Amino acid sequence: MSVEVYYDDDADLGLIQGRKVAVVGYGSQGHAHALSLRDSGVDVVIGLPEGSKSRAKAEEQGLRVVTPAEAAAEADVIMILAPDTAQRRLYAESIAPNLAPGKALFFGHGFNIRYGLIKPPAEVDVAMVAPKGPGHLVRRQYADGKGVPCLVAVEQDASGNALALALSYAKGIGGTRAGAIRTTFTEETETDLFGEQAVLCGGAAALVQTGFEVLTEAGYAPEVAYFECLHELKLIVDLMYEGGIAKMRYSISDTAEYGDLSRGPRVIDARVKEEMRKILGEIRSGEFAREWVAEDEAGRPNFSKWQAEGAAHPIEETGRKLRGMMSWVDRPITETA
Ligand SMILES: NC(=O)C1=CN([C@@H]2O[C@H](COP(=O)(O)OP(=O)(O)OC[C@H]3O[C@@H](n4cnc5c(N)ncnc54)[C@H](OP(=O)(O)O)[C@@H]3O)[C@@H](O)[C@H]2O)C=CC1
Ligand SMILES: CC[C@](O)(C(C)=O)C(=O)O
Ligand SMILES: [Mg+2]
Ligand SMILES: [Mg+2]
Repeated sequence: MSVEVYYDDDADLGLIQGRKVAVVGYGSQGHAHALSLRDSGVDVVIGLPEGSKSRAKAEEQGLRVVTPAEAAAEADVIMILAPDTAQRRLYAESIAPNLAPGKALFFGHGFNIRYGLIKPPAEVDVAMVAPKGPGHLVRRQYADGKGVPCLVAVEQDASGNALALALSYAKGIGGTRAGAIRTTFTEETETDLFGEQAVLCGGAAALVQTGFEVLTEAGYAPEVAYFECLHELKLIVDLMYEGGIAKMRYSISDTAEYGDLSRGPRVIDARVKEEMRKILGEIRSGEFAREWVAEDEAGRPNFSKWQAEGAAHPIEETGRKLRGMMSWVDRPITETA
């Protein structure tokens, strides 16, 4: 493998234990970082605006909560885990006035730095620790003595020690137990956006919904269609996760494997690949970022409409009924927040 991967032995937890860390935002990633850093012996303060819904949760979980500006003022390391669209204003109003030489500004995703929405002063370290998984899984893995692999990147190394500090932070949230891979803000941002749009979220959700629609529109029972197009996807993805596509193909029947090999490329064909290339182009040119920032500033009209349409899709109602019959679906990964 050509990438640099760092493990627990490559990281000095003492570095982050010697700093005060402000975790700004207490959602999916924020709660996971803050609780795991605290459990790793790090002095953590949470930054949340007055009136934030997340304040009560952080306080219930034993954390001290102040405003983002107060947190940034008292901390040496400021990890920004607010929504990407909120970060530019948050930075300008609350973080930038409280930065000073020797401080470090950390991110869980490179969006705002990659697209120039935040431009930190040269005297601070700018680094990223980006777990490659949802925050609730990051926390659960840490609590189970394991970790979710993460990406680490340094955009600005004012202290000369930014990578060591980022690795120390990654160790504090369990990331170096699994492995921390060195990357850049650009690579993390562009690949993360592409993955979530074309494959993991956008691609997978559209594939599942479309398969469900084709079966139900042809008269098959929604319950049966749900099992075939959504429920069993986890079982198939678990096999891929354990041993790649090869292990999945080893485990399924010959009939399924022949169908996979002969029909899969007809579903995901050259047109789909060309569309994926276009999506990547929009990410690299900044077109997607400009569109998303403008959508957010306009009050998210399309986002809200598409969200509502997704929630009203018949597959959701069928799924709610069927999951009630599945006693083993009893530990949702969102239970840590
Ligand atoms: N979700 C994930 O698993 C992953 C996320 N990331 C990145 O992590 C970052 C955080 O994302 P995610 O955890 O999903 O975010 P969430 O939407 O889950 O949580 C955002 C948190 O920030 C708070 N918040 C909202 N506005 C502000 C503000 N102006 N100032 C301070 N806090 C604010 C919210 O409080 P309130 O309750 O009041 O809304 C909430 O606590 C993003 O950069 C994202 O790209 C990276 C990898 C995976
Ligand atoms: C796949 C979605 C993600 O990129 C993630 C959990 O890694 C996100 O931004 O939430
Ligand atoms: Mg991601
Ligand atoms: Mg993402």
